[in-house]
Amino acid sequence: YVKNTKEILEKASKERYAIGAFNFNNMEFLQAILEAAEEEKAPVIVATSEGAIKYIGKGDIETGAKLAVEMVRTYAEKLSVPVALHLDHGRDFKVIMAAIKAGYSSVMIDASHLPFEENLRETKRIVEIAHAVGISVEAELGKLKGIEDNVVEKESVLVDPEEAKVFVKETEVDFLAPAIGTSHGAFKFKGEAQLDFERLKKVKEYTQIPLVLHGASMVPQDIVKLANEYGAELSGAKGVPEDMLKKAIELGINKINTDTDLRITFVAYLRKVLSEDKSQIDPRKIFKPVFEQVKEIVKERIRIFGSSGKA
Ligand SMILES: O=C(COP(=O)(O)O)N(O)CCCCOP(=O)(O)O
Ligand code: NA
Ligand SMILES: [Zn+2]
Repeated sequence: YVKNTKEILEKASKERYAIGAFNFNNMEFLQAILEAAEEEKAPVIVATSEGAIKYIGKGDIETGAKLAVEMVRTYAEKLSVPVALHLDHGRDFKVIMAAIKAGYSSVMIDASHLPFEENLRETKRIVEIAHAVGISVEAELGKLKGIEDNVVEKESVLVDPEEAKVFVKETEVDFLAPAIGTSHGAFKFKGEAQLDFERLKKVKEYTQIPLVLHGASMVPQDIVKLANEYGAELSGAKGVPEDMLKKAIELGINKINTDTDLRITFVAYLRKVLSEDKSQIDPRKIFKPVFEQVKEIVKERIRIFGSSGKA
C-alpha cells in the first residue's frame, strides 16, 4: 500500500510513462482493478470520488472513507504491486479531511471552477494540511467541458501555462491536472477529438511536475455497440483516441483518470449476461464474467499507458 502517491508518479514522470487512476464505487470494481494491476505487474492508483465515498458509506462520509481505505489496504497487502488510494475531485473540505484522516495516499482539491486566486488559495490550504501528514495533493487548472458534479461547464476553459507556472510554485502542489480539451463521461468532443498538445508541452516545461489527464476514457466502440445490441442507448458515445493518449504521455502526462470505460464495459456485459443466462439469480455467477471483462479493459489501459512491468 503506497503511503504517498507522489513517489510512483515522480518515477513515471522521469521515465515518461503513465499510471492508471481507476475509479471504484464497490468491491467488485476494486477487485477487477487490483487484479488487472497485479497481472500487468503495474503500479496502480485506485480512486473514489466524493460521490463514491458517500455511496460506500451510505451517506456517512467518515464510514465511506474508512471502508474504502480498509478494503484497499486489505487487498493491497496481498499484492506484489504498489497501490495508492486517491480522493478524486475533492471539493468539500469535510470530505478531503475525512479522506486524509482515514489514510488515503493522496487527495485532489478541485477548485478549478473558482477564479485563479481563489483556486490558488484553496489549493495552498489543502497542501499545507496534507503535506503536514505526508499526503500528496493534486489540483486542477482550467475547466473540463460537460457536467462536473452538476456544475455544467458550457465551454472548456483550457489551462494557461503561465498561470500553471505561478500556481505550482506558489502552492507546492505535487501533481497538476491541466485542462487541455477533454471532458468527463461518454460523450466527449463536439466534432473531431482534439487535445491542445502545445499547452500541455508548455505546462510540463514550466512546472516539471507529474501531470494528470482527466476525462481520458477511450470509449471503445465495439463495447458501446455490444451495450446497444443488448438494449443500452449510448449512440454517439466518443472518447480519446489511443494515439492522442500516447502523445499526451510523451508530452508529460503521468496519471490518467479512467472511469467511463469501466462503466461502459460493466453495463455492456451485465446486459449480455442477464439476457443470455435467464434463469441465473446468483449475483456471483452474474458478476464473475462481467468483472472479468472489466479486468481485461483495465489491463488494456495499463498496457497503453506504459506502466506494465513497472512495479
Ligand atoms: O476524469 C475522470 C474520468 O473521466 P472519464 O469519464 O473519461 O473516465 N475522473 O476524474 C473520474 C470522474 C468520476 C466521476 O465520479 P462521480 O460520478 O462519482 O462524481
Ligand atoms: Na483526481
Ligand atoms: Zn476527473
